[in-house]
Amino acid sequence: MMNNRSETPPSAAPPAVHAHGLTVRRGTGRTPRTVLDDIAFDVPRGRITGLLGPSGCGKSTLMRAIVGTQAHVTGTLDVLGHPAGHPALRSRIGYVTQAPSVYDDLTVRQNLDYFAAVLDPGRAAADRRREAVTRAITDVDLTARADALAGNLSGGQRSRVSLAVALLGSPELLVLDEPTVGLDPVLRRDLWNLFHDITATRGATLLVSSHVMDEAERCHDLLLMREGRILAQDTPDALRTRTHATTVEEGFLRLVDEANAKANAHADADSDAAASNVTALREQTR
Ligand SMILES: Nc1ncnc2c1ncn2[C@@H]1O[C@H](COP(=O)(O)OP(=O)(O)OP(=O)(O)O)[C@@H](O)[C@H]1O
Repeated sequence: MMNNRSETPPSAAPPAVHAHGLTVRRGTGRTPRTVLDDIAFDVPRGRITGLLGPSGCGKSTLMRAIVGTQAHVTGTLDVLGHPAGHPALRSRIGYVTQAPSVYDDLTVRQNLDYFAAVLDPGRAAADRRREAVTRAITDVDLTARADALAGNLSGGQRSRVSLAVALLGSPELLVLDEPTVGLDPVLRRDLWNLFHDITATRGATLLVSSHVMDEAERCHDLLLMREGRILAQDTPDALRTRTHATTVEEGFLRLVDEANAKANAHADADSDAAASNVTALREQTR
């Protein structure tokens, strides 16, 4: 079984992210949809939390809410001790969206120089920027391709350039939206090894989304989502034990079956109650 989790005990520090009663509505017009429905969870510090669930369940929306780019968010959502979206969080969070945001006509180093200049402008910061750029390129293992045009890199290498951009400024929280999608198994493994190096060496907190359940085995903690709700928050081992499953995927499917059975039981109880209300009304009106 894939597993490169170090047995880091959970930290006693306050969570990097704390959510309670979090609801997000999306869509324009008169009937926006509830995409996240009254959810509560914590993301512990200094660990890798996997945000897993099927396509469309709300992972990207949740990540956008955490980094402060999502509208119509209600409830409590605290990030590194501030409400999500607070200006003090800007330099403390790195965010990588699903589409790599790199300029194809610039080299790897030029891409990083550009973003470093935006983050830390001015002549006086030139040495600091150079160091940060070199460190980020080393961290993502692209030193040998530093002078290659981003447009000539493979998909996995471009993803690593995006990750290097997010690492500039040494963020405490990295939010990575499906960073391994479309990558071959070797590149996926390399990227997960890199995530573990980042938590181990920088003490950063990582929140990584995926709809590939076997990636769950590589995380310290899991948030399993389905249809805008959190189905479970657990470690992979605890989830497998609790659901008597051999893999996280099997455990997830058991939880889905349980949730469906509960929803059906509620629906049956509601229709029984509605039927007896109709009978009672008929009796009264006779
Ligand atoms: N701009 C939008 N307006 C209205 N609804 C949206 C918008 N973007 C996403 N949604 C809806 O919100 C729900 C959650 O989408 P989201 O992108 O957060 O899911 P996801 O789990 O990240 O999916 P994927 O794994 O495919 O990226 C989906 O039902 C989607 O249709």
